[in-house]
Amino acid sequence: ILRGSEARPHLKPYMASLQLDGQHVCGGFLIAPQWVLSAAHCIEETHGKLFQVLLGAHSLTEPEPHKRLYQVHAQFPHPGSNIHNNKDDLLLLQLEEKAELNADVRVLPFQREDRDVAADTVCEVAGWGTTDHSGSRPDRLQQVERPVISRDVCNHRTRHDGTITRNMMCTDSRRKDTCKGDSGGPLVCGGVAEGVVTAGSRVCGNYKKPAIYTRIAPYAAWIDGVMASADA
Ligand SMILES: O=C(O)c1[nH]c2ccc(F)cc2c1NC(=O)[C@H]1C[C@@H]1c1ccccc1
Repeated sequence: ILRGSEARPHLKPYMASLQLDGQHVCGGFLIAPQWVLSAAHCIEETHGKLFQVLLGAHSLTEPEPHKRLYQVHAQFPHPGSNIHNNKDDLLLLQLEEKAELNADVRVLPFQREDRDVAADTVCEVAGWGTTDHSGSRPDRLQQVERPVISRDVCNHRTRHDGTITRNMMCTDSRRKDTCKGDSGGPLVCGGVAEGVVTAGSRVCGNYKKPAIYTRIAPYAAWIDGVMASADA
């Protein structure tokens, strides 16, 4: 998160840190007791290793009352996701057991109604991603508020030049922005997850390259299908 602020500890109890060998790789969030939603690109360099999922954390290193690292039982990247673009950039992670829910570990509802969030709506996004242009990595969760920009503006020739599909949305990236390591985290508008930070490599903090999110509503059926099938 560029030019944001430290989040109030444990006030975003749905936030997850996807880790490999104890290192934060991407964000994610709890959508059901045994399921975390993140971005498919994040598994590109795992070389077949499964993530571990840290829940209940504010600091990545300090001991905290409800902090717990969960093993992942199975990972489900969306079948349409690929390394060449941001399409269908979603990843479902089934935890090896239901997360113990408490004040610091809670599920975040996601939008199921497939309708665009109005431009200028101010949403918030949080993560343990880079906080400056030298790639500093924060120990504690950061957050920032960003206004939604319309798909037409985001698709302008000088911005993302027509690559933003109806399954994506954008927020203004002038100065304050998401950045590497924030991918997979939720864009929260009015207390509901509307989008997932895409994990394709992207310049941060440049107003000409707005932040891109995968809209969740168009994928509600896929999400429900995977959760239903994997339990059975
Ligand atoms: O965050 C992303 O957009 C992104 N997209 C990816 C694609 C492949 C992939 F193997 C990883 C990523 C990845 N995350 C990262 O590189 C994380 C490691 C870097 C990081 C930055 C700040 C704080 C902690 C860790």
